[in-house]
Amino acid sequence: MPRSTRNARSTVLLYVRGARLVFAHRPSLAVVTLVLLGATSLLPVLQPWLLGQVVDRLGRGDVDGGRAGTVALLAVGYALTLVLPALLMPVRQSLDSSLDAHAVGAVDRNVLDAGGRLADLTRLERPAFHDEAQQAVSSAGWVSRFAVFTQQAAGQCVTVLGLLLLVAGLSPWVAAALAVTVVPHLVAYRRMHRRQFETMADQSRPAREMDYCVRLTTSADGAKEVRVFGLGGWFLDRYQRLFARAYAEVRALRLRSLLVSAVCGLLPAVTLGGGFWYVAYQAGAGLLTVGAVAVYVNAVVQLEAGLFGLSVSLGLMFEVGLHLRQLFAFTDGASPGVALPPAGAALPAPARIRQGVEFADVAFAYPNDPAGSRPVLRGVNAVLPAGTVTAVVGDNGAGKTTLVKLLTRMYDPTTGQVRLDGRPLAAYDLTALRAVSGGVFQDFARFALTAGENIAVGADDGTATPERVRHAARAAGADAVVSSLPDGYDTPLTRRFDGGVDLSGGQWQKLATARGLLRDAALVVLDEPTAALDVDAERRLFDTFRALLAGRTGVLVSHRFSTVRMADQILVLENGVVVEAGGHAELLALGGRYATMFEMQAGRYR
Ligand SMILES: Nc1ncnc2c1ncn2[C@@H]1O[C@H](COP(=O)(O)OP(=O)(O)OP(=O)(O)O)[C@@H](O)[C@H]1O
Repeated sequence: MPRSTRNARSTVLLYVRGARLVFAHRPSLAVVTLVLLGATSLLPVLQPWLLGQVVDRLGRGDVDGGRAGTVALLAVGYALTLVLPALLMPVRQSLDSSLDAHAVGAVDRNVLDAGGRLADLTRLERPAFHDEAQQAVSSAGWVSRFAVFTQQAAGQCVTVLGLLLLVAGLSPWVAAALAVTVVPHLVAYRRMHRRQFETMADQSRPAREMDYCVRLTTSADGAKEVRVFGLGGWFLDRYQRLFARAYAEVRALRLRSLLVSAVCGLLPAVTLGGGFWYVAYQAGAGLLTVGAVAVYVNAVVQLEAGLFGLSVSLGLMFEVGLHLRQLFAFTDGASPGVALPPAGAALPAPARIRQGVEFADVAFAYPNDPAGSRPVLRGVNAVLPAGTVTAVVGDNGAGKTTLVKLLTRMYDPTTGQVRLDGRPLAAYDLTALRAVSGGVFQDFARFALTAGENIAVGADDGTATPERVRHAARAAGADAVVSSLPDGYDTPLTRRFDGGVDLSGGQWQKLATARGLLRDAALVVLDEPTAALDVDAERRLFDTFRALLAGRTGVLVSHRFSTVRMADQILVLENGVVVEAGGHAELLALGGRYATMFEMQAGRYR
């Protein structure tokens, strides 16, 4: 198939897919709009035709008897072509906004669904992904206008074609000349819209930075430091510099589009004027009737607006096409970065781990590391026996959280394997594996939901009954936090909405722990679960942890040796390698890295 045919085919398929996306939820609305569109777009064609009929009949003196009745009927028809658009305009506007609202919903659902399919962090932690996401979100605005732009362009096409046919009846040459004048307009608008689209893509990074400046000075994130260090002005300056640079590009684009509109708009206007001279000349020579001149004059007015409107609409449709392509590229590309087992061959996740988890010669480098493929883990070999808790300790940046990320399949190892009950982790069904994993993470989420919901979202399989939520809260020491809230479990935990309250760091951590312990997980990951807890809370959690983790396989990452001590086994990670492994007493007796770290921490309290 030739390339041009392939391109045309893919463009048609793209628009069909766009139409399916935005019309799928309200096909009836689309049909009503289409019928209305057909009726209204033919009115500007009927108008000059009816005028020509009236003028010709009056010129022939058809003013008595039945012929007068026909003239009157034609005149009423003409009047209706003026009145109907005014009557139908509000109906169309209301239908347009309905279509628009449904389209916004459809596009948002598509983006949300794509986000949900990103089952790991491989794409999410790439800076380019955030540019793509920003572009997809701004494309969503354009795509949601797809329905309105499509019907505008279709309506204008019908009107302009009808008017050209009408003019062709008077002079095919004038009609052909008018049709040709649209071409430079279309080409120029197409180029302009492409440029506009590219500018928007280029500006996604500065736009994200500008958005960050605005959010930082107006949101609660970093609010204290922004104020204490007086960073408001600093971020304002930064914003202004970014804005000035972005605006200069937009202004250049706007000036160019002004020039294009002025030049391209002249061409049809000159042709229409020349056409009038020609038609009048023909009428003077007795080759056309006065009615024909009236038809032309009326058609010219409609055509001038129609040709301009059509160029604008087709240009907009072209840009919508670019945005559709961008949006679909983003949503189609939203697939997991980790390897998935072939369909039907995935192993079911075990309800309880039988043998254990093994890290076999695991090495890992972040694919997005700006410093190059620097290995964060280098040949990690370790066994996490089933039904036991393994603690991982080490200096900042040693690779502890990275190890957890591999265990929870946020990434796949660069080389080596993580095995569960002797089988590679990658051979298991990912969703099922996630369903039997739980835990609390270092950067745990603070959902703007109620206290109860903040815990209940830990089990999305319908098992989060109020009793289980309460039980998990008690186990994590979060029950006292909840009972101090004005509406208990129904209290919204956010200052964003009325009636909401915020919690302290430690209180949030208790809630996150309750959430992490809610589901009956086979594998529990606890990444710094006590970092924000007071001594008493830590001790109580320590007491319940053993009971909570009974029968489960746990991994605990912590800098607090008081927490680490409860583990059955401790791994000491240094520069991405396990340098020591054993029980607390055993490692102390060894007198190595663990003993030094423990002594340093314990010594501070003596
Ligand atoms: N998404 C990422 N992309 C690139 N490099 C990363 C990413 N996350 C972490 N790193 C790097 O990997 C190394 C190990 O980080 P990791 O978070 O695993 O350390 P850690 O042992 O958990 O540290 P800490 O005790 O401070 O929490 C660090 O040098 C860090 O800069």
